[in-house]
Amino acid sequence: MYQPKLLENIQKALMAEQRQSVIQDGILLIALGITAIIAGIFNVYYASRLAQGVTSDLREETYAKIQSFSLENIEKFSAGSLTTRLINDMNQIMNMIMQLFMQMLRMPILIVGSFIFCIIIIPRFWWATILMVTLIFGFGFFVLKRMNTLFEKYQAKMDQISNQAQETLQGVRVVKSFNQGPQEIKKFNQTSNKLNDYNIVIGYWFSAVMPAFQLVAYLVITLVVYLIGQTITAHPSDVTVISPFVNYVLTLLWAVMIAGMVMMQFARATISLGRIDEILKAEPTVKFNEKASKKPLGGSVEFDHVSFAYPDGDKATLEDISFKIPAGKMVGIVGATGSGKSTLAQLIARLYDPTKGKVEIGGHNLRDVSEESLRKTVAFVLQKAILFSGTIASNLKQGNSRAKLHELQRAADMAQASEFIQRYNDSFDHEVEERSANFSGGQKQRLSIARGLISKSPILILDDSTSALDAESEKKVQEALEHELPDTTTFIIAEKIVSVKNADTILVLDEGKLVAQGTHEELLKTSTVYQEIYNTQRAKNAGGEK
Ligand SMILES: Nc1ncnc2c1ncn2[C@@H]1O[C@H](COP(=O)(O)OP(=O)(O)OP(=O)(O)O)[C@@H](O)[C@H]1O
Repeated sequence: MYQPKLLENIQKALMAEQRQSVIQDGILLIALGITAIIAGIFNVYYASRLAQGVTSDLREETYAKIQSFSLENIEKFSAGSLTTRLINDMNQIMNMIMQLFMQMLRMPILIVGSFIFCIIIIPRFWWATILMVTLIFGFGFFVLKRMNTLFEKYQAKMDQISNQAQETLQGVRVVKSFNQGPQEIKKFNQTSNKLNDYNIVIGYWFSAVMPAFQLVAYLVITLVVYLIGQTITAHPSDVTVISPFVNYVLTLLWAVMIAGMVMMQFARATISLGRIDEILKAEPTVKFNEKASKKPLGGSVEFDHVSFAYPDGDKATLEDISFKIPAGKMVGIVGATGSGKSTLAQLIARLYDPTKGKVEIGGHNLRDVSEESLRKTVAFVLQKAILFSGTIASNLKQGNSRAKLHELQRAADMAQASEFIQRYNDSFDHEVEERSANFSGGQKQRLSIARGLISKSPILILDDSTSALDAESEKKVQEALEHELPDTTTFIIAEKIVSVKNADTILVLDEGKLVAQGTHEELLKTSTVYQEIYNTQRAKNAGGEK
């Protein structure tokens, strides 16, 4: 800040031939320069450490919050948007914090300081300085407001593009096998072009701002130099003023431009902060009672007049369902596709809460239990087998992190997975690649069944989990469940009646209603819906055998 003023002093001292003053101010000038360099290095170092540290804490806190979300919360935000927020928005916030500590303290000092020095150096033309500052600030605020709206639109498009990319990459097999590549590219390009349009408009504004600021500053400089020229005979010492004045005007201009850019960065980051805040403020729609006991709840399951509608669904998916299952029973759930079988199972695992009625496990209303006790009680093998990158063992141990090798082996035996695991040299240490691409559908199902079994939970839900298994393996899995887990309450959701024929009781769902309950033999006599499903499947099988 003080350097141009020192230059002016040196010029004056040179003209007055004051050698001592020239040397003194010269040394001061060099010392100031060196101090600025050292301070600059420390500034960047600490600003980036601080920005990284704060962002990393915030990212971890946000991620932990997402983990506490129910399925409803996640579906509401969408997985793509949550990913963009964790990566893109966090980067914006990190940049903002860096800029805050690198520029935001310095720029106001430079702006106010240069402004004061411009007036001190040549007080006669104070109005020119004020005119320049007014024009620059006025234009700056106008641009900033416009940019803010553009950045909001840009961020929303960014979410959309990330959702699209995620969906297509996750379903890459479908995309390829249905030759959907060109359509997907077209869809992606449309969004990408829109994003590009916003970027171009933002670019136009950026490219207009700099020259406009410079034009104003140079006009003022020209005006002041012209006016000094007009009055130089009356004020001959003004010659030494021109150079520091130009310097201060340029410093002011530079500081305003940097501050403007930082403000734009702030505008972007404020939107990002808002998007992170939305996550942090969102209330998990399924809340557990963490003060309740952490012990397993027991094996009995009761639905008491349970109805359920998905948050975005217009009608109830389950209607007035009531049943009681004592501990240790094997329960089949059958019904046409879309009849609500998976939804019913999700209510047992409390992935959603019923809209009406209550679900009880071991006599405890699920709304009153702790998450730990529920997770210890219910093991859910999902319809779609999902494995995580790591090893076979690391995936199985998600069911029970303390499981020993012999327990892994036993679960793999029961799930009919041992045969293919033993074929690998590294057995349970065999790598699971990203998206478990190195396993077949049947192998993935067997491993996810094994993962469910390892937890030795009192309740096991198999949601259509044997659909990719051949009839022989499916039978063996069922026999193992029956003989080796006699105390476990097992829910088997199946398309094929043959998969649940031996169950102690079968629940028959039709369009969200529980239309019948009983053993296979009882239902064949009493339930027309069951008879229809059974006869259709038998006819299909007979047709297949011919
Ligand atoms: N996350 C969701 N949001 C909105 N509606 C959903 C959601 N999941 C399922 N549904 C709807 O709820 C109904 C029941 O679905 P559910 O998956 O429970 O049926 P299902 O009997 O298990 O079917 P399938 O045998 O085909 O797996 C369907 O009409 C489905 O469209």
